[in-house]
Amino acid sequence: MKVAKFGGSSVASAEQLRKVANIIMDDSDRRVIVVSAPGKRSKEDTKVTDLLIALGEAYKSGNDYELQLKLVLERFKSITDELGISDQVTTEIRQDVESVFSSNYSDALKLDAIKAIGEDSLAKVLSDYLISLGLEATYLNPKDAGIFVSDEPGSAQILEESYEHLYKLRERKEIVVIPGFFGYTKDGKLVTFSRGGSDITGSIVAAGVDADLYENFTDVDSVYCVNPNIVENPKEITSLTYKEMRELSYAGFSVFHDEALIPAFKASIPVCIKNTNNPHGLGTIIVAKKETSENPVVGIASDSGFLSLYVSKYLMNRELGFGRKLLNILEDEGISFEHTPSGIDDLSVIIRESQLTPTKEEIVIRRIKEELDPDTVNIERGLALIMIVGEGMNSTIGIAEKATRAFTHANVNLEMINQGSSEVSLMFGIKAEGVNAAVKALYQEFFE
Ligand SMILES: Nc1ncnc2c1ncn2[C@@H]1O[C@H](COP(=O)(O)OP(=O)(O)O)[C@@H](O)[C@H]1O
Ligand SMILES: N[C@@H](CC(=O)OP(=O)(O)O)C(=O)O
Repeated sequence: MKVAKFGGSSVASAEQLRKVANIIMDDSDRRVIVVSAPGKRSKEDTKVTDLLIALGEAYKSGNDYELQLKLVLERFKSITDELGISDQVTTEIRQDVESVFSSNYSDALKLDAIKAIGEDSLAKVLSDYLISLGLEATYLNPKDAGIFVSDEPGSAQILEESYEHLYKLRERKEIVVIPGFFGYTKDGKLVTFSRGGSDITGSIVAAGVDADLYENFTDVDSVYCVNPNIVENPKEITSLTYKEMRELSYAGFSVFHDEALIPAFKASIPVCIKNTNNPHGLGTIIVAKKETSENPVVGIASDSGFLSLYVSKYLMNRELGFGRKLLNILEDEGISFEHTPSGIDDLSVIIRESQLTPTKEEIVIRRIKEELDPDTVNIERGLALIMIVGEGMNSTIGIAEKATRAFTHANVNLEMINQGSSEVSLMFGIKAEGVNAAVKALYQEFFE
């Protein structure tokens, strides 16, 4: 049995959904299907999830949301009309929106319920379409599938018992279409995963049904060794380990959600990234162990939008509990951090810029000054992180030398270097404006 997840780009239009149906019909093992909401049809287009978020925000600010709702309804109507199936889903969307807004849920839960409408409606559309083609198919709501999650709006975590419920799906004879991106708390509240979270649903379902393979269909032939939006025609990666892919996704390979590997990894389900527009291509396979390759580096990922909170204090190394107190302040303010490179008398905390609003920044700086009495505390925004990843790196000499040579060629100053404890990755912090030049130079150094 295979679980196939189709991303936003794969379900963006009727034309794409026809390809999806062909892929499902092509292999009778593809019995459980997980779908995203319709994504972008072109670079300028807007994802349905973003339209729904705009709708939710309009409601929250007390504005009229008819325009945003109209855009969502039009997207679905154009799909159902072109596929020649009923447009009943548009009536259901209108009813869903009204029932969410008239509920007594918190704003955060209302927004999650609105966001989920994209996936939920598309799953209904796809199952109707498969039935219209003569297949036995059914839409299955995540609650009925048994996908139970923690009560953390916008960043739910799966509850372990879900896997047992999902295992029962093996008994189904028909093709089951499950909307991705959300689950339900034990007391019945709808909560979404973080953005891009349909990948997570796919992985959870694959682990739950103990699938032979989790196929993740997207709009590229494979995972490339660098982001194809930075380097033209980069080399394809044929196989990766879970560890490598997790590091690369976390560091910016947006093709697969970084949290989506854990369920598949724990259940030893191989993951294959494939292209809906070229389904017979080999794609990229992600497994626990792979044959050693000549190149110890498999990929170079990058992401911007980070800041460094720098704190220095003479004799910090001897002050018991300094790091704990600093991180406690962040925890109190609900700020998560990414890395903590340190020196003898100084410590930097790397944080996503979106985590530290100006108000929170003021509180954090004031508390650090009052509670830790540092010599210096400052914040540097506009940073990018670049991660070089490969399981073979820990036994190879000279990786850092090659990397720093590339930064020199690109004329990019290094703000920070950090070797992950697992030695599977090497991370560099630079100013965001240099990121593309640096990635191109690194690609040349390691892959050309
Ligand atoms: N290293 C990479 N390899 C392949 N694609 C990448 C990589 N880094 C970023 N991407 C981007 O990820 C996109 C696919 O992810 P996404 O847009 O989330 O797809 P989907 O719509 O299927 O969910 C690609 O179109 C590509 O622009
Ligand atoms: N539609 C949701 C979830 C998702 O996974 O989408 P996509 O498959 O388009 O990345 C989002 O945009 O976040």
